[in-house]
Amino acid sequence: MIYRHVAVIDGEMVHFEILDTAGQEEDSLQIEEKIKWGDGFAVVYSVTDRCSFDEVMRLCFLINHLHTSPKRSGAAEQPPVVIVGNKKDLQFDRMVSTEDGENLSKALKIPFYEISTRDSYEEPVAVFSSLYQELLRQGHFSPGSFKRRTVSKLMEKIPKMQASSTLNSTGRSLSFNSFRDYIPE
Ligand SMILES: Nc1nc2c(ncn2[C@@H]2O[C@H](COP(=O)(O)OP(=O)(O)OP(=O)(O)O)[C@@H](O)[C@H]2O)c(=O)[nH]1
Repeated sequence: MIYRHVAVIDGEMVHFEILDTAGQEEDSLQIEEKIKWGDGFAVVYSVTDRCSFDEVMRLCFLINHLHTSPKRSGAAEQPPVVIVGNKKDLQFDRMVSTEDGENLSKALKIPFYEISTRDSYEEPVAVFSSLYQELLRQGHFSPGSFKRRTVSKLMEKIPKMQASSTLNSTGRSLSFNSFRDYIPE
């Protein structure tokens, strides 16, 4: 599922195209195509699902592998990624502690958020704002550049992705594992 969302960040109108993924039904080729499509990544797990947390490290490594670009100085610039633990409101069903998330964040040097999409609108917004800020910092695009685009990244790349993916029984060809949301430019 792909969502379009417009937000005002620091006075600038920002158009997000967010690929929401799901399930564990996709093969690695499909996942790689989708990772290549994205510019920023929120790797989301549920604090009530240990298996989703266990997938986070693998996905972060895969993103880095497919997106890391050498800077002029020679050092590698990592793509904007955040780790997000969702459903923090479900305290009694928790299987992943906040400390587990923080430790992984420190080990991978990737920002970490714990949120509840049920209880808060602001927390998910903060996740996407931070990814956008990091994209800006890395010079992926200047503020306002989206307005000048005539064809969005979504329109450029999705037909190719759809052609190379097989619709599953629920018709969700654009979904993958606990890795969910993207912010293309
Ligand atoms: N309590 C609580 N429930 C949530 C939260 N976020 C999502 N849910 C619920 O969790 C269920 C799954 O939500 P989805 O957004 O479909 O999650 P998903 O991982 O994309 O699901 P699949 O696509 O089926 O893999 C729904 O019933 C949501 O209402 C949250 O922060 N707190």
